[in-house]
Amino acid sequence: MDNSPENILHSRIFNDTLRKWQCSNTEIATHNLMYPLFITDNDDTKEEVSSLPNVYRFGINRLKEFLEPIIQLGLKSVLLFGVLCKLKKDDSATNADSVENPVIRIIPLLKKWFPDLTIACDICLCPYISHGHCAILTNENIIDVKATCTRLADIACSYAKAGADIVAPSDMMDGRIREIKSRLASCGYISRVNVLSYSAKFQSCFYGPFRDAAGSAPSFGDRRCYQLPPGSKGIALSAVKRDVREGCDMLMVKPALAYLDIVKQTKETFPEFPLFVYQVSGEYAMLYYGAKNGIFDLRTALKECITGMRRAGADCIISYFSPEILMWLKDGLF
Ligand SMILES: NCC(=O)CCC(=O)O
Ligand SMILES: [Zn+2]
Ligand SMILES: [Zn+2]
Repeated sequence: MDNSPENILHSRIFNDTLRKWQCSNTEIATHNLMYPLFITDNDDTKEEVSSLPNVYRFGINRLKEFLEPIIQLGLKSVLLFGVLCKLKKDDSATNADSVENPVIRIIPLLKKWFPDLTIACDICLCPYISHGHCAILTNENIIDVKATCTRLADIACSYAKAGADIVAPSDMMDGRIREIKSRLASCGYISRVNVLSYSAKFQSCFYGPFRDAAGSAPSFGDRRCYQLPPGSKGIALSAVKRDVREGCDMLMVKPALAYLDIVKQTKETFPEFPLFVYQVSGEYAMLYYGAKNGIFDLRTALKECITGMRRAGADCIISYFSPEILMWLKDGLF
C-alpha cells in the first residue's frame, strides 16, 4: 500500500462540513426546481394519472387549493401542459390556442392567486392534433416544417398574451426558435417573455407514462425523425448551438438521468445560459416503484439523482417530485 501524503483522501471527508466542501454547487434550493402540471378542460376534475402515482390532471377550479401549500413551501416555478378531454383535436391543433384552451384560461388566474410564481408553458402540437405527432403533416404524412413553425409561433404568442413568463417549445422542429422569437418581437412580448428551448430532446422510452397523462401518443409511427437518437452526441451539440444562434434564452436536456454527459457538454459549451434538465415521467416512475418495492429509500435515491444532475451542470430540474423535495428541504432533509 502506498501511504504517501498525496494519496490520503479520507482526511478530506471525515465530517459533514468537509464532505459539503467537496460537493459545492450541487446544493438544491427552491429556485432549482420547476414543477410540471397537467391542466384539463374538465374544470371541476382532479384525477390521478394512472401511470404516475401522486400526479394529477387538474381542472381550473381545482388547482388553487392543491398548489397553495406547495407555494408556501417555496415553489418558484411551474411548467404547464394542456390536456383535452372535451375539446376536439384536429389537423391544425386549433385548441392549442383557442380561448377555451385550459392553459390559456388558467394563466391569468395563477398570476392573480400567486403573483410571484414564474409560469412556463410547454409549446407543442401533439396534445391538440388528431394524429398526435408534434408537427403538421402533409397528405403524404410528411412533416410540413414551415406550417408547423408558424403554428408554434401562433401558440407561443397566445400564451405570452395570456401572461406566460416562459414559452417552452418541445417539438424539435428545425427553425422554430427563430420563428417564435421573431413573432414575440412583432407582438411586443420580446422583453417580457423567455424562450426555454427543449434543445436536446432525445427519442426516449422514458416518456411513456407522460403520454398517458397528456393523451399525446402518436396514433402511428414514432418521433425518431425529429427527436434525437439516444446514442447521439454531435447532433445534440448542433441542436443546442442552433437554438442559441436562433435566440433562445434558456436551454434544456431531456430526459435527465441517461443523458448527463449531454448536460455536461451543454453547460461547458454555453455556461452563460441557464440549463434545465427534465426528470421525465419514466424516471419518476422508476424511482417511485423502486422505493415502493423496497429497493431503496425514495429520498436517498432521489437526492443522489438530483445531485448528479446538478454536478453535471443543471441549474434547474423539472421534476414531478418537486412537492416532496420542497417538504424535505424545509425540514433540512434534502
Ligand atoms: N414534452 C413532454 C414530453 O415529451 C414528456 C415528458 C415526460 O415524460 O415527463
Ligand atoms: Zn410534442
Ligand atoms: Zn413532448
